[in-house]
Amino acid sequence: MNADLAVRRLCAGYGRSQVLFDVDLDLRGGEILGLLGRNGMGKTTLVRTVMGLLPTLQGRVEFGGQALTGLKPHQVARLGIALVPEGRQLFPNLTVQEHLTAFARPGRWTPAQLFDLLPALARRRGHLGNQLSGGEQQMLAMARALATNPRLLILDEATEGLAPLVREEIWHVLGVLREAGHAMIVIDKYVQRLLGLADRHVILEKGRVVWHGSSAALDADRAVWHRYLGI
Ligand SMILES: Nc1ncnc2c1ncn2[C@@H]1O[C@H](COP(=O)(O)OP(=O)(O)OP(=O)(O)O)[C@@H](O)[C@H]1O
Repeated sequence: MNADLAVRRLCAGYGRSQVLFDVDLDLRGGEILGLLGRNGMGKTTLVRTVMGLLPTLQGRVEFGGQALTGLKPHQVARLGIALVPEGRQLFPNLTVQEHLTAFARPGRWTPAQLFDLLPALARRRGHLGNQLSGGEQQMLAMARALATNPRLLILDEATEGLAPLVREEIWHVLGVLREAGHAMIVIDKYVQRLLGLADRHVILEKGRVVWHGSSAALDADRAVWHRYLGI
C-alpha cells in the first residue's frame, strides 16, 4: 500500500462554524509538505480532520487509496498516519520509556533507535511526562508518534515556544527523518527553515488553499510571504 494522501474538496469545522472550504491537497509517498498560513487560518483544523478527530462536512480524504472519511482516529492511526499535536498532549503519569513502548508497532523505529535519534530523551527515560522541559516534551511527542512507525508523520507547530537551541535540535531531527525518506506534513511558522526541509507547500487563508507550489517557487515569490504569511 502506498503512502499517498489525497484531500478532495474538504469542508470541515466545529459544529455549525465551518472553517475549511473545498480544500484540495496532495502528498505523494516520501514527500514533505509544508502547511502554512497565519494564525487561525485552518491548519490545525485540516490535520485534525485528516486524523478523524473532527468530522468531515463534505469532500473526502484518501490515504494509500483507502477512504479515511468517517474513520475514528485510532483507525486512521492504524492505517499509518501519526500526528504530533499542537500542545504535545503527553500522559503525565507515564514515563518516557512507557510513552514509547505503549504505542510501539514493529518497524524501523524501536525505542532503542528513538533514544539514539533523541539522546536528550534517553537521559530522561525514567521520568514522567510532566517532569520534562518543554523541549523534552516536544521530543517525546515526536518519539511517541515515530514509535508507531507511521507511513505519514504530521507535525503541528513542533518548534513553537521553544528556545532557539532546542528548536535547532528539532529541525535537525526533521532533517534526519527527511534523509530517511519519511513522508511528512509540517506546520511551522519558520518559513525559512521549512523551505530547506519541505518539497512543496500549501498556504491556507480563511480555510481555503490560496497558494501551492515548490520550495523554489515560494522562495522566489516574497509577495506571497507578505500577502499570506504577514512577513
Ligand atoms: N475548538 C474550536 N471550536 C470552535 N472554533 C475553533 C476551535 N478551534 C479552532 N477554532 C476556529 O477555527 C479557525 C481555524 O483554527 P485553526 O486552529 O485550525 O487555525 P491554525 O491555522 O491552525 O492557527 P494556529 O496557528 O493559531 O493554530 C479559527 O477561526 C479558530 O478560532
